[in-house]
Amino acid sequence: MPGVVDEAEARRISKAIDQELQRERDLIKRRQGQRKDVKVMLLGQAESGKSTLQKQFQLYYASSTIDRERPSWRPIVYFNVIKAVRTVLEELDYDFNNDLPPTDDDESDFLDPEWPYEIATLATKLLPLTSLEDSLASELSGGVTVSGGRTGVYVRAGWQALVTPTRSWPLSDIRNSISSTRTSTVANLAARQLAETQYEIAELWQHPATKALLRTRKLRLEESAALCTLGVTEHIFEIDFGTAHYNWLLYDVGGARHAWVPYFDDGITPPIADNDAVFVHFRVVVSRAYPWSQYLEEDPRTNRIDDSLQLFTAICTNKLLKNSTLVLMLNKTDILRKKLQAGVEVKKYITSYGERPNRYEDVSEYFRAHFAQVHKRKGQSKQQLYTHFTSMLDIRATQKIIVDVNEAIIRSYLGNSGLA
Ligand SMILES: Nc1nc2c(ncn2[C@@H]2O[C@H](COP(=O)(O)OP(=O)(O)OP(=O)(O)O)[C@@H](O)[C@H]2O)c(=O)[nH]1
Ligand SMILES: [Mg+2]
Repeated sequence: MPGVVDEAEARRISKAIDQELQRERDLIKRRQGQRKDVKVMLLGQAESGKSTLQKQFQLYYASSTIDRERPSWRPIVYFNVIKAVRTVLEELDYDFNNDLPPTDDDESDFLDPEWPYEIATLATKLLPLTSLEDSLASELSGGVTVSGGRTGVYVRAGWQALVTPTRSWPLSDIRNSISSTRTSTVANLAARQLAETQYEIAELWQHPATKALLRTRKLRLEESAALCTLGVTEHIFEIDFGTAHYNWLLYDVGGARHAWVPYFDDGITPPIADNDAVFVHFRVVVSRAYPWSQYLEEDPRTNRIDDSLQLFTAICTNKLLKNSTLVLMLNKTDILRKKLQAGVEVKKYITSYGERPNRYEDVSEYFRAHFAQVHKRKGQSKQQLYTHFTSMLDIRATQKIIVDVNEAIIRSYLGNSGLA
């Protein structure tokens, strides 16, 4: 009869659908079951390159996700340019007001009496741009105020959603109070101001006073560009080594180290299990403490190696990390090389460096030996240590290290868990 449901047929179809669904569920379960979780934490000094390494991971293992994120980085680039412009103007103003000679080089630069006037004129023209720095920073930070004033932008988990309102980003701690419309308004304003002041920015950059400033301080602007991670962000990659499949859970921990050293008790830092790996990042740059303006009198006590070794000791002795693989990344070697080439003398900052040659090979060996000694003395018996000197700007070299290190982590993982 037409219109009458053949009950037997309906039951058969329904059963077939159920079976199909069950098959899919089983398949997913089996796949998940085959993938073992490996947790990898990125710890270390603030500004040492942890998030940059995370990006390199992403680029290597999941490059399509990078493309999706690309537009969200635009405001960060704006911010860094604006901050650099403001920093140069502020430093020049400080020098002019304190009647400092622009150079201590052999080169016979002299303070041109026109310079303060020229720079002040540029500063006025650039004011609509530089005045956007704080609001842009605040928007990018999701309203988090940065302690100690303008140190940089904090990247919270989910910040991309703040600057790209049309896309939802899969993280929950985004401050809903921030209006995304206003965010994009500030970013758009910054884009427009950058376009309008491009010639003034170029003029400032090429001005002999700026050149003298950068040369005298033997410093590089990118060292002052700060973009700190706040809290912990989690990134998951599926990594296959031969027939073994892993979920690689990468945790990028913000530089606020007292949050995780020594107890990991902040409730947000992921628990570390045996065999998990920890990348420990340091910058091997020798320099005086921030901010630039305080560089004028040299203070050998503020070098960062003591600080770094203390931090490394805390990690080596941490009970929770007793069975972890430690990967020590001594990063920013490109800056170290440039500084040495520019004639910066290590012994001025690290008294115990003594009369060793001021060459990259000797300096890096000096650092390596100090860290190795800490690990030898304080490291726990099952804690493996791999040490790498890195420049994260060298993508190919960094990715080779990532692959090598990951294989080593997997080997120790298999070894320790008796699965080899
Ligand atoms: N020249 C140079 N710059 C680097 C290198 N690695 C990272 N950077 C830059 O240094 C800055 C800080 O790097 P991040 O990766 O944000 O540092 P972080 O360790 O995540 O910092 P926090 O989130 O504050 O803990 C960024 O501007 C990077 O582009 C490197 O090897 N060489
Ligand atoms: Mg970071």
